[in-house]
Amino acid sequence: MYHLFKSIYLHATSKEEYSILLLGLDNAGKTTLLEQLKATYSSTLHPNLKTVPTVGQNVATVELPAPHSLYLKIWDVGGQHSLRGLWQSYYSSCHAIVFVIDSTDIGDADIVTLSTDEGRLGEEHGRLDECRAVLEGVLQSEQAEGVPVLVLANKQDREDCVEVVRIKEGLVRKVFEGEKGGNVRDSRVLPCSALTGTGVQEAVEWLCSRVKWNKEARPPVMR
Ligand SMILES: Nc1nc2c(ncn2[C@@H]2O[C@H](COP(=O)(O)OP(=O)(O)OP(=O)(O)O)[C@@H](O)[C@H]2O)c(=O)[nH]1
Ligand SMILES: [Mg+2]
Repeated sequence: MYHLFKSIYLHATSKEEYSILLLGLDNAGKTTLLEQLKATYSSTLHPNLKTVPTVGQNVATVELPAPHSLYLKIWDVGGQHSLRGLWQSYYSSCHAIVFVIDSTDIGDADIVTLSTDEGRLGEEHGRLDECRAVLEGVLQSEQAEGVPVLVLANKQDREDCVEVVRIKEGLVRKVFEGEKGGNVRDSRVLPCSALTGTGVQEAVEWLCSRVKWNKEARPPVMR
């Protein structure tokens, strides 16, 4: 009887916890996003927006109120080239991936034209190729198969940013639908500014709905 009551009590008082993995090139804004997320779901914290390049990882757990009533454990890992090999050790235990893109560092020309060979000649296209290759690498990882992927077009507060629709059509759609896009999976592209917080709650809403939807394939941890 004691065990029955204990399990009923635990069931009534515990909440689901889902792990979210923040990936993307160095300088994309992952740590800034983590700081913004911590502050958004805390009544006391102010975001620390003076970040330094991450060597290793940062992790934080945020508690989402009703109607979600769950925890998100958010892993922010370094995006520098030499650190990307560490990403794969996080894949098997994550419930969703957020791929953060610096919308000011993928070319200032028409990104859709840039995806054709003619469009590339003589144009300044920032780190578009690197970003595409890294995103393809994530999608091809077997351990991350089927995990929902949210692509965030970050730094939308800056005047020199490429707008989200162009990032979606010119970069993300091509990667997902290309031969290196892996299997069909749940994905979305959203605009945001990790610095100002714009779009952060919309990103969380999408993540919550998708991790719950995928919970039979990747069950949450009860906490
Ligand atoms: N204007 C603007 N700047 C941003 C935004 N997000 C991040 N930044 C700036 O971009 C720089 C890099 O941000 P980080 O959050 O440290 O980048 P990161 O992705 O964690 O980089 P690594 O740790 O090296 O992988 C910082 O100077 C941030 O202030 C944004 O939404 N808008
Ligand atoms: Mg960082």
